[in-house]
Amino acid sequence: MDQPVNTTAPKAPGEAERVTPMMAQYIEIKAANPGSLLFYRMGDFYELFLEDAEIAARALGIVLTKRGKHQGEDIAMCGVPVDRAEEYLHKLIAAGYRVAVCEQMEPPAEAKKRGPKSVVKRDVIRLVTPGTITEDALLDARRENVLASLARVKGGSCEEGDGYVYALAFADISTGSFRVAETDSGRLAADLARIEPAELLVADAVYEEADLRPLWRTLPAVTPLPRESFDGATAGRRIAGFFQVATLDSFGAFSRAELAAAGAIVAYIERTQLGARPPLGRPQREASSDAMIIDPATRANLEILRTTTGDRTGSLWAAVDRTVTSAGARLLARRLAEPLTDPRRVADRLDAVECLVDETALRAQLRERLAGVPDLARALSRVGLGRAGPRDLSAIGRGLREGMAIAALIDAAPAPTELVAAATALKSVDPALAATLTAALDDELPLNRRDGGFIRLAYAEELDATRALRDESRRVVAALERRYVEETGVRALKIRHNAVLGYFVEVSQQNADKLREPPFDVVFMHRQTMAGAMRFTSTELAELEAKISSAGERALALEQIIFDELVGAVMGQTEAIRACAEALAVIDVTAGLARLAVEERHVRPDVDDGLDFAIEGGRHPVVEQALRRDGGPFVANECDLSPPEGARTGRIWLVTGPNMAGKSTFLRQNALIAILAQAGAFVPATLARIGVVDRLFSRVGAADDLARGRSTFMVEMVETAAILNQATERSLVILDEIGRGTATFDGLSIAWASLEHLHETNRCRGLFATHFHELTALSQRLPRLVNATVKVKEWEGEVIFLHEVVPGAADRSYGIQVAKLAGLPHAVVERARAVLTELESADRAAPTQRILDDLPLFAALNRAPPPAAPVAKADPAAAAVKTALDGFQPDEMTPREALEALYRLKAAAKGG
Ligand SMILES: Nc1ncnc2c1ncn2[C@@H]1O[C@H](COP(=O)(O)OP(=O)(O)OP(=O)(O)O)[C@@H](O)[C@H]1O
Repeated sequence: MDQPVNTTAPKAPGEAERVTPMMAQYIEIKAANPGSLLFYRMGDFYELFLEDAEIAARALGIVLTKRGKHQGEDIAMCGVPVDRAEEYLHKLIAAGYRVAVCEQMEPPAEAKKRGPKSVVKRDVIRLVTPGTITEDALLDARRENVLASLARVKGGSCEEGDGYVYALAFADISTGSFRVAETDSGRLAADLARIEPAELLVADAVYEEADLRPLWRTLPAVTPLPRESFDGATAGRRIAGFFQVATLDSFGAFSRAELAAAGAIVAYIERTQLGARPPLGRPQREASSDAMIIDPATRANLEILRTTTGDRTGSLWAAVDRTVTSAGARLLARRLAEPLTDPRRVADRLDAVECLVDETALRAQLRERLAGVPDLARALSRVGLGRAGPRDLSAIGRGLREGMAIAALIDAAPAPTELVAAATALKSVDPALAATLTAALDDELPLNRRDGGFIRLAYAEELDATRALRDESRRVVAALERRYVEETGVRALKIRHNAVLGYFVEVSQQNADKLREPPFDVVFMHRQTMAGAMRFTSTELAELEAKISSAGERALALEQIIFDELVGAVMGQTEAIRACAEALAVIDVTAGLARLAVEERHVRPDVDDGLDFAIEGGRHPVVEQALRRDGGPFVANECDLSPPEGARTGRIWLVTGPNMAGKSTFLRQNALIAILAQAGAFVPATLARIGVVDRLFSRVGAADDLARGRSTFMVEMVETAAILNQATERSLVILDEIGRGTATFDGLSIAWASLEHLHETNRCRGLFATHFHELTALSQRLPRLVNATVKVKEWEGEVIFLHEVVPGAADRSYGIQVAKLAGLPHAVVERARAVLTELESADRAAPTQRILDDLPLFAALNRAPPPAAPVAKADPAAAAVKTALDGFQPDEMTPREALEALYRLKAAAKGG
């Protein structure tokens, strides 16, 4: 590394090669923090140098300048003012960078004492990474900010898949939540999509794994760490150390992988926070079956937390969010992201919502109180990390006070378990803490503790006296002046102040002698003689001066001491305060969902262990609200996928209907109703009975995944394969137009075979929308397949969408009418009509030019015979098939007759 230059050396290097001591310090600190941009504190700025400066200037759109030379090259530099640093940090973190914040560890005067060339001591006090931010300015109030880690260990209890056991640990440092769960290679993507980490930690080797690389690209930030960070053997000790306990026994049993994952999080927090310990809760273990499994594609398709374009507006979350606190909004998002699978827990949540639906006055009172509740969890986290300001302490005080008032409201009502538990948590904090915080902290508060002036008058006597001295310095000096005038009889005596002498007594030359004679010569000491005036000081004045000048500093210091005491008092009740914050969020979510239910006429769903799925008067929560804004009514629809009489497993509805009729809306609304119900919310329907859904699958629409090098059709098939391989009897499968992305026959065949597989093998509940009307014939053979169609009316060549789902099958797609509605040029629409008429009549009149679209079944058979055993020459079944075939007149047949003929063929082939 470059050394500071020795300026006394006989042959000093030229300017070009000089490395200033400051630069040497910079380079050393930078080298110790690889992978981060270095914010190097210089006075009122954080400066960035060299490559960092170029990166930051580009990312932040700030000016890049030069500052001297390093090894002959200009040193690129840019800077951000300290008081606006958060704003810039936010941009850099959002752009995926990490930042090491390097502070001056001593005042410059201190450095000067060591010699004129000494550099101020500096050190990195914090690494800011996407998963470890805690400042409000850097965080989205309504979103959790999750730091996750993925551990992988060989073997273990779950030997399926690739022979590894995976575990995820995930913590939100800004609120203190900390959870761990085992997972496996098959559901890893679904779990990550549920957790939505802002940053994921993985071991180097796992990071390099070719199979997993595509998964990393779906995450905002992935940080590879050396293997030691995931060392299972030392993890237990590390976690115990973090939580300052001797053993983890009281934390419950964790698997090796879970320990490794949790250990890695703890190690990373310690590394990035450099010793500061955020008030994390103890890791809570989750069973993998606790939540409905929803894979990333399904989440995206159903637009649960955000739309496909990434916006919150238009998502299910936005449509059902009536919370009034950011903690409530975060909890609601979490609940929607992981609907429960235990009907009892669902019922507990629903009981609470129902109570607040009925108790209108209580709901209103709670919501009014909650609106004034600050973000307790995030304030608490900053307190724990030593980053709190007076406003954070005050927020905690206010939150606790409101919490007690809210608990009293609940106690006075006939509340169900979940609300009673929340009220109990609210009362678990010592009320003296809230009282102390209120008594200590002023109403108007500065942002930083260093600014002072936040402790209320009459809270601390010594502080009051000190402040009085500081503020009343003039009055005190004036009083002394009056006394000196009286005592000496010199009416022109003045006490003045200047920067050189500080405070002094000034009299005219004529009066000066009086002060130099007894008895005053022992009181006044001569300081300075001026033309016409003489200046003195006195012990009293010097003491007063010392007091006055230090009073400001002392008041500030006293405030810092009180601040630290208050922090200590808060930290003493971390667990209770966090419980209180969680309880407030639960009450907010519950009251919000109750309000939603009332506003939007949602009903309580009946969620049980069965396999029913019966919805009456079902609506799409997002489309319904959007239509209302446009003044249109939403047509409610029923859906019954419950097992039919005598069957053990549920039904599949095959939904046909013209384009734009509302098929996708219908499919999605039923999936969303399942999510809402199991999240513990009322649902947009008049009646809903749902046997818990273990996994929800949805394949809706098609989009390229160019990042992964997959075409539209490939994406469709990968997603369909996942569904056919994983759906169980308990699952709900929503398939919208599969097979659309390829040639008609291939598409139809795939849709056909998939539908059969879902019905026969997966035996799941499902909704299958298609434009392949041929599939409707399958309902004759598949007992649990029900045909449904979305009604339209034709009127003077136009199509009117009724959006009503009724039993039966559609006969045509009205594609051209929809194309016309979409504004296709008139000439194209007319031409299309002509071509369609031509094709339809050609189909009837000229069999050899058969238009394959309408007879895909036969075509599929002709092209690709089923992989049955080759027909032996002497096979009687083959002869029967041939005879039957000879009797067919394909050109005379309707699709329905053709299908029936096909069944006859199959029967003949079987020898039936
Ligand atoms: N139940 C309903 N009540 C009122 N309007 C509805 C309803 N369902 C759908 N719509 C309206 O119809 C539009 C089209 O619906 P949707 O996309 O579900 O049709 P689709 O049948 O899936 O069409 P395509 O086959 O072209 O994909 C929606 O944007 C919505 O505005």
